[in-house]
Amino acid sequence: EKQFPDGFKFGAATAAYQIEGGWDEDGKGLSIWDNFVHEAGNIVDDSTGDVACDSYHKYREDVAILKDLGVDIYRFSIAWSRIMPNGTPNEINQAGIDYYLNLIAELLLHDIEPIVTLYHWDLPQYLENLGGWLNPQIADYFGDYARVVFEHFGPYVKYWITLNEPLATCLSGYGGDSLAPAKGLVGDGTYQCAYNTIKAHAKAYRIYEKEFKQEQGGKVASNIPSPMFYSKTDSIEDIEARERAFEFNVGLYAHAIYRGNWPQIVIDRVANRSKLEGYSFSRLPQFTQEEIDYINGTFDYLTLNSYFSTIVEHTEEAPIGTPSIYSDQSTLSSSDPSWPTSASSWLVSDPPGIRYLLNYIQEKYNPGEIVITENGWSTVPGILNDEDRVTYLKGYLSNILDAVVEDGINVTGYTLWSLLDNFEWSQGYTQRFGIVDVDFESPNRTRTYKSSAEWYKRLIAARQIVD
Ligand SMILES: CCCCCCCCCCCCC/C=C/[C@@H](O)[C@@H](N)CO[C@@H]1O[C@H](CO)[C@@H](O)[C@H](O)[C@H]1O
Repeated sequence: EKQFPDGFKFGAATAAYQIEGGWDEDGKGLSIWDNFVHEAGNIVDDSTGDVACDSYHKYREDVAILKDLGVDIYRFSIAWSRIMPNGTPNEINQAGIDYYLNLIAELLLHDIEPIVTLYHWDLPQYLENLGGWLNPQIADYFGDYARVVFEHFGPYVKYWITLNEPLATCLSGYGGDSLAPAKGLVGDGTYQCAYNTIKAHAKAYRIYEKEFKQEQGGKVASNIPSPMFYSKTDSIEDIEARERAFEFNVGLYAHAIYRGNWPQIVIDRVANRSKLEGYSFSRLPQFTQEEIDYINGTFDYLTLNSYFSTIVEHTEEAPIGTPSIYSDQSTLSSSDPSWPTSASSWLVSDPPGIRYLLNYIQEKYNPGEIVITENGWSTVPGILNDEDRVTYLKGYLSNILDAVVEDGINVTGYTLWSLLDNFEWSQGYTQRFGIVDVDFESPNRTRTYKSSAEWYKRLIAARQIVD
């Protein structure tokens, strides 16, 4: 049987808003998610993350579970407004700092390495009032936040992720309305947000590089979510459509960091359509040469979230009308009917896709090292015997193993999404991603292993795919 290499690290992932609760405790400031969930109609089951898994109080129990599973790494995020209530450095909340110091100490005590995300979608509301990710100064605010994080936690953390899935923030939060702050600015907002998130990431990277790296020796990367994109046919049109889909969804956030500037196809198409729409400038902000040089190369590794595959085909150019990133992109996406479906409309299982994708990403960005920071499966609530999740994970991990052993891709770690059932954003508690069930009806938020947790524990112990 093929073995995962000795240095390969297994783990699990979570995010602050989805598990912590304690939304207004001990001096924490409000985030855009605290406000979004308290507005009726935004979350399908009208639930909130006010308590969530109560990990703010139960983190020791979470770490005990991680220890029992035998993981090497745990990916979690820091809630910006827990340590800086309004997002600015003029007020530091010591109780928030202590919470994360305690969590990290508990992890290290059990030989579990932290991999820490600075921003997993919970922007301090005060900064949203200033325009959030559309404010050109947000990179400076983020830089100040990053410095506080590196100062306090840097001695204990070697792997940093600046922004989780900027694609989701920009496309669904500013371009669309399914994530906070639900701005719905589909033609302009997505691009301005992308521009600012990239600059914020680069700022944090450069601060670490200049002020902390020598002493702390850690690695910093942004985060890239990507499905495997297949072209529907071998026609030139569909192959080009597949490239466009990749560049408008992945390249928009990765190209400037890994290769310099936006992808050329995005530059050309948005400029062209903007002109036809009557703009005197492109809706895609332009990087100056100085910005390109500052951003290019701001990575020490690559973190990839990947769950599914999609089939892309060319579609007729949309008539000039309301500006939209979807018309700019001009592609259609579909699924293969043979791919098993989950409790989430977008999540289908295509295990070989992850191996193709890893090869594609390696060739395109040559990042040196890749950590898969999210991959997982959703079910409806209450299923402890989650055989479909085991089948999914087995297929994906087996293909990841082949990518490492057969193709020589330097994937050094895997943090499964998710350790616990948790608050699944606008889907509330209707979709469950945990390998550990959480009883959201009980004040104790009782945790119970699902079959997948038992299976993952055996896999980690064996360091090979097990039945
Ligand atoms: C990555 C999407 C590229 C778009 C390509 C077009 C293909 C069309 C299919 C549309 C699917 C869009 C919905 C995608 C959603 C996921 O990427 C997103 N939910 C991932 O978020 C992370 O996953 C966890 C489970 O949803 C979530 O809990 C976690 O917080 C997120 O980091």
